[in-house]
Formats: sequence, structure tokens, C-alpha cells
Amino acid sequence: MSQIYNPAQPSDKVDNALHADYGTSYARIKPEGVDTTHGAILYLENITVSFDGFKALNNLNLDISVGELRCIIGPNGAGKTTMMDVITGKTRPSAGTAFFGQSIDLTKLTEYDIAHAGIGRKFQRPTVFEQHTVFENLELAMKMGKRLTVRTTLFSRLSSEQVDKIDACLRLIRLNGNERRLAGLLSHGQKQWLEIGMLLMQEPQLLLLDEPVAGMSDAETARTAELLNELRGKHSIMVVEHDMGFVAEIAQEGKVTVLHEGSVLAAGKMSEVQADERVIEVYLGR
Ligand SMILES: Nc1ncnc2c1ncn2[C@@H]1O[C@H](COP(=O)(O)OP(=O)(O)OP(=O)(O)O)[C@@H](O)[C@H]1O
Repeated sequence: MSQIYNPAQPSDKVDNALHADYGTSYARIKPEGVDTTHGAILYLENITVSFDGFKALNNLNLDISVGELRCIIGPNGAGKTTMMDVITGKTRPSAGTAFFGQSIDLTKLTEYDIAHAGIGRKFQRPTVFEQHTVFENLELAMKMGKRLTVRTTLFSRLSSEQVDKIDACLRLIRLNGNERRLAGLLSHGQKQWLEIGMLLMQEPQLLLLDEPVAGMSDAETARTAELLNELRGKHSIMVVEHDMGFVAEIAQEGKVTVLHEGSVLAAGKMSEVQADERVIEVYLGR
């Protein structure tokens, strides 16, 4: 049985209360292969990204603790997507360091290696296998996370533990009852949840979500907030979002970072950044 990470307890203790949330099969394992002995899953230090002399990121410093749910806000062009691009190896910084845990230098790895090291990213637009059922999408994601080839993936049988894991994920992403539906027939919000589920099946150590509620109805947004609140403490998550109501729902008492012109303008609890004159001036007051 894998161990679950629980930030409130010594890191290698199993937290049965978390298990109870939605079954034993879907439960976050303690980061493996990533050295988090100092408590952080991600360290960005003095990151600069220049595009023809324009600094999309300018001496950016940010770190995320294991099990933290960090919200990143900021005006258009602040550098939020560029930061995610640096973390996932899509863009190389011209200066600075980016570490996954203590020892994995993200600036030296390919996008593929970073994904397999345990950083999962969800882009704004959902990308699911539309011709496959919801269940098959989760199954494929789980097996591909184990680096099986597509051929092996399609033909290998599921163990009962794997079926349980998919069932638990279906409940978590609110798609139980829809498992036999083709993914292409789901609503926009359901596709977003399915893609989050697919990432979770790969057991990422760090999950990056880029505007997860863009284009969702109010009801879907509220359900997405519930979903993320259920993931709190079980995963390390970074969420970039412009929907402030949603950010307030998921940030709770945690830290919100405000980016502006490629640097951190402010960081603190949602209530603190909302009251910060500089943040009101460049973003919230607009
Ligand atoms: N490939 C590129 N070439 C040139 N400039 C770029 C490139 N990518 C991003 N930029 C610029 O860098 C700045 C930061 O862009 P980025 O997309 O990271 O901002 P953002 O905070 O994600 O904005 P939004 O909220 O609109 O998504 C912007 O001014 C953008 O035009």
C-alpha cells in the first residue's frame, strides 16, 4: 500500500482520514524520487526569460511547499504562462535556477523528462481522447503514466486495484455514472474534469492548472472549486486563474501570489492581496 502525503503530520505517516474521503485507491502517495527534505517541491530563483530583449519574467522568485495549493493571479501579460512554460521545460530561462525538489534541475531536462519526473500540466483547452469512453481515457492515462507503449496499454488487462483506482477517480471528478460515455460527448466542464482526472491517474508530484474554470458555467466552476478543495494537502498544486471568486474559494487561508511584469508583486492570504493597494492598482481595481 502506498503512503499518503499529509502536510499536517510527519511526512511518512499514513493519514487514514484522507483515505476515507473517496476510497483507498485514489490517495496521493508521498513524493517519490523527488528530494523534498527541505519541504519544497518547487524552487524558482531569479528566473529571467527574455524575448528579443523584452523580459517576460524578470528575476522571478517563487517556491511551493509539498502539499500546498498555490494560486497565481495577475494581469494579462504578467508572465504566468511563461512561468509554467519554464517549469515544464517548454521555455528555457536566460538566467536563474528552477529546481523540482532539492536536486532536479528543470532547466536541464526536456519537456518529456519533466513530465515523467512528475510534473503534470493542464492547459486551458481540454485535451481528451474524444473517441474513447471516460473510463478508457482514465485507463489510458494511468497506463501511459507507467511508460507502457500504446499497444501494451490497449491490450494489457486491468488489475482489480487499478479498476478501484479508476472508480475512485471517477467519483472524485464527478463523472461516475458517465464512465461509458464517449469523452467527445461531455460538456466543456466535464472534459476539464476528465483531463484533471487523467493527470491525477499519472500520480504527479506537482500539478499545474492553467485557468481551469475558463469557459465553465457557474455551477461547473463551483464544482471545480469543490474538487480542488478535495485535492488540498494530497497534491502539490499551482493554479493560475483570473476568476477571483473561484480563487477565493480554493485559496482559503493559503498563499496567493500576484505576478506583475514578470516578477512577484505581492504574496499573502487572499484577503491580504485583495487589500494591497499595488494589487488593486495593477489588477483588481481594473
Ligand atoms: N514567445 C513569445 N515571444 C514574444 N513575447 C512573448 C512570448 N511569449 C510570451 N510573450 C510575452 O511575454 C509576456 C508574458 O506573457 P504570458 O503569456 O506569460 O502572460 P500571462 O500572465 O500568462 O498572461 P494571460 O493572463 O493573458 O494569459 C507578454 O507580454 C507576452 O506578450
